Amino acid sequence: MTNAIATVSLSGTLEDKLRAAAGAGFAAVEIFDTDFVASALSAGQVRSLLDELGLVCVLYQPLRDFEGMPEPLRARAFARARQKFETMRVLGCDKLLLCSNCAVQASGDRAQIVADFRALGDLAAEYDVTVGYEALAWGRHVNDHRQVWNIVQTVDHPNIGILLDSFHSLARRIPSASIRDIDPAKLVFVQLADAPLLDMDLLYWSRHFRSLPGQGGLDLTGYVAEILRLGYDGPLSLEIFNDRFRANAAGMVARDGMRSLDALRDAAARKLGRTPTMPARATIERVEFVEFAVASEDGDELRAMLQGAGFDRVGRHRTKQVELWRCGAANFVLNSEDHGFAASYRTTHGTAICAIGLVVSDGAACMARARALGVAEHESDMPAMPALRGVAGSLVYVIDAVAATTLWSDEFTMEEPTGGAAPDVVAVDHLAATVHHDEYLSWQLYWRALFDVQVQQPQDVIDPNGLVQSQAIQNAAGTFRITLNSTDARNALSARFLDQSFGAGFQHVALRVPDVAAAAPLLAARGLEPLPIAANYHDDVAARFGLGDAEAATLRHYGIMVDEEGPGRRYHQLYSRAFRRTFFFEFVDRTGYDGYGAPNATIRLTAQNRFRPTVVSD
Ligand SMILES: O=C(O)c1ccc(O)c(O)c1
Ligand SMILES: [Mg+2]
Repeated sequence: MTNAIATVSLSGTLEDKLRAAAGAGFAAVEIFDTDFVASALSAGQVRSLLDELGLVCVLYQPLRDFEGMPEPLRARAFARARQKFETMRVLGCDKLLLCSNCAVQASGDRAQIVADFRALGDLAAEYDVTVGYEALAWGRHVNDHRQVWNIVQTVDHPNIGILLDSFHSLARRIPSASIRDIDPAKLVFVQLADAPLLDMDLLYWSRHFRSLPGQGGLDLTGYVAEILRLGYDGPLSLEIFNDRFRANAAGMVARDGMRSLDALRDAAARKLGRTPTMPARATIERVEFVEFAVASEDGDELRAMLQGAGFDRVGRHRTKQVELWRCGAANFVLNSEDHGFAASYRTTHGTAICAIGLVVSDGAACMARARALGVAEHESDMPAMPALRGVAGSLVYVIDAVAATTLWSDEFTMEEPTGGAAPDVVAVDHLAATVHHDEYLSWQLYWRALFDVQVQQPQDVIDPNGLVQSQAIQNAAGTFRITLNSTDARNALSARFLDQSFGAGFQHVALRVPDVAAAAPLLAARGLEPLPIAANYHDDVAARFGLGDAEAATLRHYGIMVDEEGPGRRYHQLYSRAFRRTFFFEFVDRTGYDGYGAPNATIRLTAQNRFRPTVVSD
């Protein structure tokens, strides 16, 4: 049972692709025909490189527009097949992918298709090659793996079998249970790709939006479970046509590819009731703390902002330059140490959120799963709290539910809060991270592979200066929520955040209160600087949601935004101004509401945009 990856999934030259695959631990690759044809390396040189890298080419792909062709195209198709077999002999590859014909000249005549495959099988036998027939979802006459299976049975040739590709099957919503009809001895190869659930032309969807398993919305677990149930023990191979991956570092995609396959095998084994290959995805109970790396010159300003946001200092670390600030259930750790992780994070990013602490139900199991998935561990100097590398080099501290009970009293000298009345923060509602466009899918995989979380439908958010994509990830209980945001619009606020803080990271922390309208006057009394929201917005929502006069006046007065998912299912949001244009806070309440106020995001971004410094452009 090997993991494999197709060269088309990775950026660069054929050589770059092979090196990236080997570097990520793959021992098997598919070579994509165009990658080879365009390469300056001869088949012999590619073979030497494969050997040097410890790789085997387990599939050559694809041979196109073959079956059902009229002469003289039929003769040429056979000549092409023979030429590919010659190449494969040198590459040491014994499986060829043939995808269903898309050509206008192709005949759907079944007798001719069967005859062509029998003749191709005889030719393949001369080269000891097995041909896997794949139904492209947009094939002219054959576009469903059930049709392919039917043809393969009729052809009944030892060198002709079926090749399954999850994208083609799942994009057409073909039930995965249909895989049970396939004879595993005839299942030549399996290609896997996920994709976001988009309603678009199949070819365009496939060529641009495929993603790694665990980055999209297709049921790969169900698909692979059916394949493994058959007894298939050949490679599971990633064939990902994706615009971002074509531009991304090949090493990152290859490493993520390995992670996605390992996580998928584990999920499929669990679905089949077989022995899992690693501990289960970790259950996150809550965000226990958010840690800020604080530059000494920023300390007073940050403390004043926290005071305004309802926080009080409640502890000082016994030995370190670290303070604990608290508002209800939310803990903020202010780290001003000169050495250690926070200090080095601060050197790169300035005053910023450098870590989060998550309480998980089983800390040791979570760390073991991270290890199995190749997630880097950070050498923590706190044995009770190991850490994983997280978004953009920030850390995720993994706190076992048992250790969490004495976390603060062990390390901190506690003191009484002195700041007066504060809102009743019941939880860190969510964290919003801004990530580089290149890494957007990578961070989705990270959260989904490690933790027991689900995704919501991706959102497009309109910033006044460009489109921002946003993906919410949350646990079933709603006690852990994070949004990942990315853009390739250079002037959008999130792009400017990346510049401003020299890299991706958490940009805002949302704090949940029972009632934002009740929290607002307390925050005002403490001096919170709210983000001013346009009067036009409040005119609109008063009408849209049928707000009473008093309610509308309160929202308007405090700059509170509102959204509704259905009658009585409300969400309120109150934003602070940003600290040095890098991070900000939000107070929210939820009544039967599961989203993140997406319709308000444009209003908020436009409001924040009013505060951006004037840039003199040439
Ligand atoms: O988009 C294509 O042409 C194409 C080619 C080969 C495949 O295996 C595939 O799934 C798609
Ligand atoms: Mg394919």
